[in-house]
Amino acid sequence: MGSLASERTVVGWAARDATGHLSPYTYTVRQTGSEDVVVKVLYCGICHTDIHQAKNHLGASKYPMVPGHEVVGEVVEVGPEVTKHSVGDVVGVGVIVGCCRECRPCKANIEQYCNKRIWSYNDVYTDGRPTQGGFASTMVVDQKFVVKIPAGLAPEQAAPLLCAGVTVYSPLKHFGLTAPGLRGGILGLGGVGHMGVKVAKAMGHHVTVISSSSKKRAEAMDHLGADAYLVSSDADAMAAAADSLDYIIDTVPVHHPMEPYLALLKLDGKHVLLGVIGEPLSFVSPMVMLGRKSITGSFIGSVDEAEEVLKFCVDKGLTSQIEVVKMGYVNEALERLERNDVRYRFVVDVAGSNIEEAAAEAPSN
Ligand SMILES: NC(=O)C1=CN([C@@H]2O[C@H](COP(=O)(O)OP(=O)(O)OC[C@H]3O[C@@H](n4cnc5c(N)ncnc54)[C@H](OP(=O)(O)O)[C@@H]3O)[C@@H](O)[C@H]2O)C=CC1
Ligand SMILES: O=C/C=C/c1ccc(O)c(O)c1
Ligand SMILES: [Zn+2]
Ligand SMILES: [Zn+2]
Repeated sequence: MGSLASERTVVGWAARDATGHLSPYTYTVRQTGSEDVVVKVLYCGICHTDIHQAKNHLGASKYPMVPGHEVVGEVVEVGPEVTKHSVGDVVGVGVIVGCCRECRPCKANIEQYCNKRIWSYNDVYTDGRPTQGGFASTMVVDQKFVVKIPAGLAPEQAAPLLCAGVTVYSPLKHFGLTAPGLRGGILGLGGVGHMGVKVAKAMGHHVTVISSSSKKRAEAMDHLGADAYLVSSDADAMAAAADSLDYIIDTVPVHHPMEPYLALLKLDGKHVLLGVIGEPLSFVSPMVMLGRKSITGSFIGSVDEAEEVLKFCVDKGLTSQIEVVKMGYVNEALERLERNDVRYRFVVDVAGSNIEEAAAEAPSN
């Protein structure tokens, strides 16, 4: 361990099949390349995408799979050409760990849209090895995809910003939805949605949460600072809110009708799809024509935007609302996330879970 010449043994928690159940898994990662940063994982958030991937909702999952893409860790080694980071830095890693660097998105520093992007897990790295994510003792990551966690943010608080936070920040910026006074809707108040409320409020927007139940009403209004709360099955309240929103950030992770939400948008309103849904969504064309509305989507954010959202949160005093758990609780946490029972993001205390020692004592896999 620790030598530039030797392979590095890592313990992670992997899904072995589409049950999505995670258990300890020992594997090796590449030698530290010249531009690689070796990250000792401290914390890793649990995103709903981890469920989609671990349970093969998209039909492309490969096992064993160590999920986790909201990673905060400490730099323990750097390759000789690394200039961005030093040993001891607290850093973050998100969804993407590689790109071609030559295509239009790469040249425009929106490398998340590179068609040759390499995902932080359930993908294959340039050396032919499977990529494995942050529910693990260590990750080796090219410096380009490693961001510094600014002073003033606790590492466990920073973890959800690396996916949930940047995923809402990026479309608000890209679609010109940052001006104070805009009226925004956040559809689905989970990990991504709660960051949507916080970021949009910090931009000075009037924020309406649109939820499947009234269970989160008090928390949304009193703790997250939402201005209004709609239950999507309340037809009268939905009708009263028609034609009132400049945008909707849609984080629902399952198939849902579009028309009740399109009706909430004003002229030129934008419906931004963020949820990963493998079935066709539908609407009739007048729903968008008679109001020049747009239905669009957005995928995480760039490395630059990840750095920006981290700074934005420090500057605005924003934190994520998290429940910190140990790795031994990860399967319960995944089940609770799937049944919509978390306020609002689980973060696994990886370093505090002694996963290497626990795996050494367990029967080998
Ligand atoms: N585009 C991108 O780059 C990214 C996409 N994602 C995707 O966004 C989606 C949301 O992720 P995340 O916020 O982590 O997920 P969460 O599970 O934390 O939140 C989803 C929310 O959607 C609402 N919801 C409505 N119906 C359901 C249902 N049947 N099951 C579960 N939730 C439901 C719930 O809010 P309520 O109780 O208010 O109804 C729930 O809290 C996922 O599909 C994820 O893969 C995530 C990150 C980045
Ligand atoms: O959570 C981050 C990843 C989101 C994501 C978006 C689209 C897609 O096809 C995925 O597999 C994941
Ligand atoms: Zn995510
Ligand atoms: Zn590219």
